[in-house]
Amino acid sequence: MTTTQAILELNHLGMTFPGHPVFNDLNLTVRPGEFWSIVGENGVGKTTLMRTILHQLRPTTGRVVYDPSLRIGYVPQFRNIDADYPLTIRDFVGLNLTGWKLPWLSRAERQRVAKILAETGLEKIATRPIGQASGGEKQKAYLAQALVEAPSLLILDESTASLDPVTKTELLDLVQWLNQQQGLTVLFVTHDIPLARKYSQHFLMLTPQGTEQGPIAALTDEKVWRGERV
Ligand SMILES: Nc1ncnc2c1ncn2[C@@H]1O[C@H](COP(=O)(O)OP(=O)(O)OP(=O)(O)O)[C@@H](O)[C@H]1O
Repeated sequence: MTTTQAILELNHLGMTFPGHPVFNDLNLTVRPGEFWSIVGENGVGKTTLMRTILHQLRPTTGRVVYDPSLRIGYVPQFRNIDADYPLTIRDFVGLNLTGWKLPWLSRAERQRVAKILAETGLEKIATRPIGQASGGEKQKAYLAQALVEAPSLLILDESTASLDPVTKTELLDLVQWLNQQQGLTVLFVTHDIPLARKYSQHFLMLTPQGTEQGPIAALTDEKVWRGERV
């Protein structure tokens, strides 16, 4: 780490799929407690960048450097769950703790799941089969599943895109509360610029020409318009 306070640094990061450059010389320093929005037009490379940060993809050039204590929670884009999926919401939220082997949770782990279910507003429906939950409830369960391992960095990859405005606000209010009260660091991938402005302090904008970053107030309509139509 060149900056002692950073929990994540992207140094000269580049990614090229065969015959298809996605991003190049991308540099980013993320410090504890920061809330970043990652924006840019469809196909510009936001998910590829998140997968590189998660070490699911190896960058073509450059490096992803973590603070050794970093724990990442990932909430994907909404994925439906079959109506007959056998787990309750509570079991689904606890899956990451069990290494996906049920039902052997320790007392402390059960308490942790209960706390997260309460924080995410899922307590009352914890025994409902997750396949029968609404889309918003399922997405909250994905968030709860990511939070149960007490991450220091939460990545929301268009996780609110399919939600109605009220559920979106509920979910992001909770993330903001965790950000402000517990210092949770957040990377929020979104196409929703008003939401980015409402919740984040910084933006990283990917464009086919390169990246721009700065305080969220600098993400002007003109910049968004230019970035999405170049
Ligand atoms: N494994 C892969 N192999 C080859 N090309 C890929 C692979 N994964 C992604 N791509 C391509 O890389 C580009 C960036 O995709 P990515 O999903 O990162 O974009 P995005 O900004 O997240 O888009 P959206 O906003 O539509 O979700 C796209 O052109 C995509 O087709």
